[in-house]
Amino acid sequence: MKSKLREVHVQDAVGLVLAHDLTQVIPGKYKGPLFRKGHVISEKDIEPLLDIGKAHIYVMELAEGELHENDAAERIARAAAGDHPHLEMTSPKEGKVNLVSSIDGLLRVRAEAVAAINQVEHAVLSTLRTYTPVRKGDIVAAARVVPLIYPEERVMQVEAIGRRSPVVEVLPYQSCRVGIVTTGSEVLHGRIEDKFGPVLREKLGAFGAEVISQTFSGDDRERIQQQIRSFLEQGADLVLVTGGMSVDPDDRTPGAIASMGAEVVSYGTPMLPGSMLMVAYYRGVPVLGLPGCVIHDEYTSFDVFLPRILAGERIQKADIIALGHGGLHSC
Ligand SMILES: Nc1nc2c(c(=O)[nH]1)N[C@H]1C(S)=C(S)[C@@H](COP(=O)(O)OP(=O)(O)OC[C@H]3O[C@@H](n4cnc5c(N)ncnc54)[C@H](O)[C@@H]3O)O[C@H]1N2
Ligand code: MOO
Repeated sequence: MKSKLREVHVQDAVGLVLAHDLTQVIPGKYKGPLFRKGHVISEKDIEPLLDIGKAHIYVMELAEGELHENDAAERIARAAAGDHPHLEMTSPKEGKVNLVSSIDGLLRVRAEAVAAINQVEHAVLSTLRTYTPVRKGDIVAAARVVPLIYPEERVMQVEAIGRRSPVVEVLPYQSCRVGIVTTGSEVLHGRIEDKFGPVLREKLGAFGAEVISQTFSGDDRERIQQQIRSFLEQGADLVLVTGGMSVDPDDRTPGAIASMGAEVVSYGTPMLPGSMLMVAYYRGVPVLGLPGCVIHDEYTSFDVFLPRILAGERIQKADIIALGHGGLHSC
């Protein structure tokens, strides 16, 4: 059976769907729709309808297996959010349901699942880009369907996709204590003022990470390693080693990190700026080598990975490689 138009008495119309806009005229004051096509009639609508002379109205009766756009949108949004604790659903407005973050955190979206959902005919799921840092109250995704009446079977296809893996999540930032080792003899000997410290404190502070302290090592490999180890012994959750990341003979940072036994995920990234970044792990603790560009460029490969590390993700080689496409920001 398909949906059909039916004339019903308003008192019997609660829960049914208006087939067309209903116009209200208040002479000299207002002429416009009192209710729009698609509106689901509720108990409180009966009196206003009688006031505009509508004892009977045309409603759309949903057949078995059909959903109103609002219900379809709600179910698609719920399928995308799964039982994720940090997402809230808005009530439908003009057929659209939003997913809103209830915390400051990092949005993670499975792009393949979003594509699969949008492949279901006339289903719409629109999200922010994956790994966007979001704030409490930000809309991170929106769901709707194209027609007013939608087959439930298609919503069930969307729900099956949602059950396979989380589609949209917001990851909270974990508490993180950070050690900063700043290399460079020119900084150690006071020939120039350190610029890494203030920049890193600001970048880390934005995600609630705490700096244990910053130490200055010069360009000696053993000193660099000693200072990294000292932070690890103090229980650092992340160690950042600044400068000395490129090709000069006194650029010792990559060698120091690698030769202390850390597992190097990558030295170098296909993103500019930040192509000389090193990502390594020492007994599970991330140890990053930060190139000079982090001082002066607002968005580098470090800024891509920092929120992900703080949200508890382990960076893989594939994540580094993926930076190439779209990774040319400035050089
Ligand atoms: N021939 C090549 N040259 C460069 C390459 C390359 O691959 N081949 N890479 C370039 C890229 S990319 C970057 S980024 C820069 C910087 O790399 P480094 O991390 O090795 O930076 P440094 O040489 O240590 O310093 C560069 C510059 O910044 C000053 N500096 C360093 N630390 C501090 C600090 N804590 N506070 C203030 N200023 C600092 C340092 O004195 C130098 O002037 O290399 C490109 N070149
Ligand atoms: O790391 Mo440089 O790291 O691209 O400006």
